[in-house]
Amino acid sequence: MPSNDSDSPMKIVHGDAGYILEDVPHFTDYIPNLPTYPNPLRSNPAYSVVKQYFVHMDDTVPQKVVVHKDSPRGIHFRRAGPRQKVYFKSDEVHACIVTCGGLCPGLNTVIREIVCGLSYMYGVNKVLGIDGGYRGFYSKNTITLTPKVVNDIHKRGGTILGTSRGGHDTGKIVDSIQDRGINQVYIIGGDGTQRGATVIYEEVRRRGLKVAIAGIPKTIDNDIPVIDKSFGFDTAVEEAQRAINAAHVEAESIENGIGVVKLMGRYSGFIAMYATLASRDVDCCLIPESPFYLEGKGGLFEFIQKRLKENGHMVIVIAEGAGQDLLTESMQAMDQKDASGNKLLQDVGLWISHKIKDHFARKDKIPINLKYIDPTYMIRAIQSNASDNVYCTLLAQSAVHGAMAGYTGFTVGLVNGRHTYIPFNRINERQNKVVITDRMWARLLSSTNQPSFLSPKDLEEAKKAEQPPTELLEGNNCNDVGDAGKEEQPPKDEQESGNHADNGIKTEN
Ligand SMILES: Nc1ncnc2c1ncn2[C@@H]1O[C@H](COP(=O)(O)OP(=O)(O)O)[C@@H](O)[C@H]1O
Ligand SMILES: O=P(O)(O)OC[C@H]1O[C@](O)(COP(=O)(O)O)[C@@H](O)[C@@H]1O
Ligand SMILES: [Mg+2]
Repeated sequence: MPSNDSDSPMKIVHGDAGYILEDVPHFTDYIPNLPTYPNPLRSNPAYSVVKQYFVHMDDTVPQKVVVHKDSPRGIHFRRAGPRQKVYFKSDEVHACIVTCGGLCPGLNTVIREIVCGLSYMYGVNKVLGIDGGYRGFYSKNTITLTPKVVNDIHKRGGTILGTSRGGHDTGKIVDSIQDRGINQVYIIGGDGTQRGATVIYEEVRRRGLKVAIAGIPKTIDNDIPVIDKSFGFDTAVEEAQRAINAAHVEAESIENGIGVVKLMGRYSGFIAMYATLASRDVDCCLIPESPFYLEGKGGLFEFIQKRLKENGHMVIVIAEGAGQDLLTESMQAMDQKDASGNKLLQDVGLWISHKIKDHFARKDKIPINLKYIDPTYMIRAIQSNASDNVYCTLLAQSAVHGAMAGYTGFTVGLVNGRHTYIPFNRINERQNKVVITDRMWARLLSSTNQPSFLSPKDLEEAKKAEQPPTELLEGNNCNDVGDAGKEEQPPKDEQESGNHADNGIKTEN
């Protein structure tokens, strides 16, 4: 059972055969005798024809879908979607939306769909935009949001509301919510933002306010746990292909050409891993989770030399958080943080490019031609692609349904292809990382045919530090053609640890 040191204990319901529901808070947990109203969707012609449109209140979604015949049913989350009864009258709702942290493709789509969802599904017309992240609650004017105002914002990158790091003053934020009479708060942001949303929810609850706090997880890094993937990630992987392609064209057009592409990923290398797997032009992918070394036998320089001899060119993709220990060793140690407390990284792309150039400039080495491409902010600033747009729409609508139904203190998220309400504590308890002892990283290594750069000692440490399997793609739910229809026979140690992470992309079912 997850530990929980926050002020509000997690609601956990136990059922038969090891069934566990990690439930989300509801107004009725702390406000007695609240009136309810029939969901206005009942009389909405678009929905009234849909069979079983309302989600059954006992519907839950399992976190693990790969099970053995005698394994316990495990953790479940409440299924997202409209409920028969709502806890707000349409004209009573005063909603606000805030975006925090770094940019990510799809932010504007989520904003748009919250505004349109509230208006078209629930007849809510009072929606405010908070300007410039959390600090905007108390230091800036608000922006009125209507379906007309947000009509074509999904065609733009960034966020029309602005964003920021730092500036989270819980007391001032909740005062502002209370003073403005806001009763639904939609908070779009990454791990830091969701931690901020947790303390806002706790303060709102302490004050006994009927204010729904709903989180929509955002991060291009895809480092939010539990959920299948975060919005904008697909777009980022797709856009990264352009940079990788350019690096490949440059590299193969010149003798001993090397293209180096840096991609985002402060603590986790998901974008680099997926962009590499998608591209097929990448010879080597370096991520924060997998240590590597430059000199000597089995090191990066030796591999580059070998690949250049074989192919005459090569492409290296490096995630921005990779090799930070090597940088700190060779450059002056820098321990700076941004306003939110995130570690500020040194430019590993530039550093590794210099290192490679210096190495191959030595007398006995082959002359190389290296081109370094840093598309990181260009990738982050684009509009979301079609599949992310659909995903953003469903996330936004789930958040609206949840808040209208009286749920609070929740994050919406896709779990095994189903939309769910996840308690904040679960989202905040750890960061999602590529597990290098998983099958997915092994697939990458066999696709690029690069060395793992791991010493037996590194491997031992990686195994010890092993996290719960990455949710992005597990077992039977993946559209991994190679495994389709095969009965899985995990190695003995996996059978014992119950670790069946597979990391194929999940399909909506
Ligand atoms: N532990 C925390 N408690 C309260 N607010 C936090 C916490 N961590 C981060 N925040 C706030 O969340 C916002 C976004 O955090 P940041 O880490 O910059 O981005 P992201 O949410 O994308 O991870 C910032 O305004 C920051 O002050
Ligand atoms: O926006 P900044 O301050 O330049 O920070 C860049 C960082 O933001 C990210 O794009 C996303 O991080 P968050 O999701 O935490 O905002 C990281 O990949 C990158 O390291
Ligand atoms: Mg973050």
